[in-house]
This record gives sequence, structure tokens and C-alpha cells, in this order.
Amino acid sequence: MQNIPSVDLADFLSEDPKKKKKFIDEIGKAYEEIGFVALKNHFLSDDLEEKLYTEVEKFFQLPVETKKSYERPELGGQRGYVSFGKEHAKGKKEGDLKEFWHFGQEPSNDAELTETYPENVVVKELPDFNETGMEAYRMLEKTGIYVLRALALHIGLQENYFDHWASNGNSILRPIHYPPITSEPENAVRAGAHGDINLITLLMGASAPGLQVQRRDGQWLDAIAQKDELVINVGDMLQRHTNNKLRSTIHRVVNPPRELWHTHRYSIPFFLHPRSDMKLDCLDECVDDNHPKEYEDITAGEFLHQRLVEIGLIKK
Ligand SMILES: O=C(O)CCC(=O)C(=O)O
Ligand SMILES: [Fe+2]
Repeated sequence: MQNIPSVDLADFLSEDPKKKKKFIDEIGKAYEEIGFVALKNHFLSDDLEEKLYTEVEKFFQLPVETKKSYERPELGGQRGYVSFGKEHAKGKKEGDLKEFWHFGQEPSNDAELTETYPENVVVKELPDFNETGMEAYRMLEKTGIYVLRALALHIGLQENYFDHWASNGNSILRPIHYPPITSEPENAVRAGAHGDINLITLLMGASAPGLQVQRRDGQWLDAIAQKDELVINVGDMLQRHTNNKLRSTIHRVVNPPRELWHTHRYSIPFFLHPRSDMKLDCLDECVDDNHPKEYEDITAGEFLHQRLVEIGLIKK
């Protein structure tokens, strides 16, 4: 990975405390600086990733009426299909040039939850679509929980601090299709500059370039994951909870040059959310005289609702 530091999950999982410490230091430093890392030796296999992309491409090739029959606006787009142009970046009026799908949590039987999640929408035309999506969902969730353990140690919390909140949390797997561009997009882009809402985002390699991340000095850098890497960034919930110690870096997906307007782009982020009742109040470990508390207290559920209104998925 160019531009973004690479870390190896095998170091964190190793029996050697020096390697584990090296991983924690590297990932902590990366999130205090550029806000993105590329992670090797995660739990999503190449085979599963390839199978998922095949199913996802088949879904987006279905007729638009079929896809729209799977749209659930009453759920704030949190499950099933969201059609082209519906979502916009916070503060922007032009819709993004994308359509997407959301797979949500299917909690384990023994999960003691104070909330219930809406059911996933099942695509009847594609027998393997849902199962493949949920298999990838679980592997990405498992990977994400290890990353959060390393971050907990970096911050000075117990290693398992996030486990309860992230296991059976309100996470979302979002396959996105950016279709060919057929006319001058004016101010619209594939994905407007934004910070992600959630705790952390895990992103497998996209089918084409376009993702850019913003450095602290304002400069945009291309970010393309290698085949065996996941790109992982901190979202606004974790930035808030850590009182800006860990940075939610602004990123976007730019339109291709005109000669490539005819190309499709597919990308599949996993947004790791906690349970809705997690308090995102700034951690004591991250507040001191030099770092006064920057944010009001709020729960993850309240913060998510607020943001879904701001990006056009929930109508007020
Ligand atoms: O398409 C991509 O590669 C990233 C999309 C993204 O940043 C998002 O959906 O939050
Ligand atoms: Fe994003």
C-alpha cells in the first residue's frame, strides 16, 4: 500500500509480547496521524472476497424495478437496497453517484440485547447472495474486534473494553455500485468528502481506483488496497469517544477521467457500529488540561439517527 502505513494482524495475535506491542504502537500512531492503515493477515479469505464480488455484481445487474422492490425507506435505508442518488455527504446537496445494499446484524441467540434489529432483506433471484454477504460480515466483524482490542490497549483501556459493544453491534456491510457516468456530473461525485459515522470501517480492495484520503495539511492522497489487505479507518463515533485522540479522516471517491466514464466501480465497506446503547461520552483517559472535552455526551443510537437525517436517509 502506497501512502498508508501497513500493519500485520499476525503481530497482534502472536505469542511474542514485543510483536503485539509493535502492532499496537504502529496502529495507534497511524490513527493519530493519517487515520488509515492497511491490514494484512485478517480473517476475510481471498475466496470469500471473490465470491462476494461475484454475487454483488450479479445483484446490481438485476433490472432496476427488481432492485427497487428491495428498497426499505421506512428503515432509513439500513437494510436492503438504496437506489441511485439517494445519499449525499453531510452538508452537500448533490446526491452521490452510487447505489448500494445493506446487510445488517443477525445477533447470536445468546446475545443479551436491549434493542432488536430489523431483519435482513432476502434477494429471491440470487440464492447465494445473502449467505455470502453474511459470511463476509462475520469475518470482517471478527477482524474489527481484534483491531478495537489493539486500540483499547493503545488508549489505556482494558483489552476487551469494546468487545461487549461491538459483538452483536449495529454493524453494516455495504456493497456499493458506482455505475458508468453518462453525462456531465456538474458538482456530483461518486462519493462526496465525508467522515464515516461508525467506530471503524474495514474496506476490501475496490474494483477500480477512486478512493482518496485527506492528509492533515489538506492534500488528497490516492488509497488503493493490495489484494491481501483491508484498508481500515477510524469513524466519527470513535473520534468522538476518544476526544479526537484517534482521527476520523475525511475521504471521498472521485470520478474517473472522461475516457473511463464508461467503467463501473464496485466497493464493499464494512461499517463496524457498536450496540445503540453504547455511550460515546469522551473517555476520561482522553481528557486532560491540554485536551479539554470537545463533545457533548451522546449514545451511539442517538448519534446514528442524527447523522442519517443529515445524509438524507431519514426524512424529518
Ligand atoms: O467506495 C469506496 O471505496 C469507499 C466508500 C465510502 O467511503 C463509504 O461508503 O463510506
Ligand atoms: Fe466512507
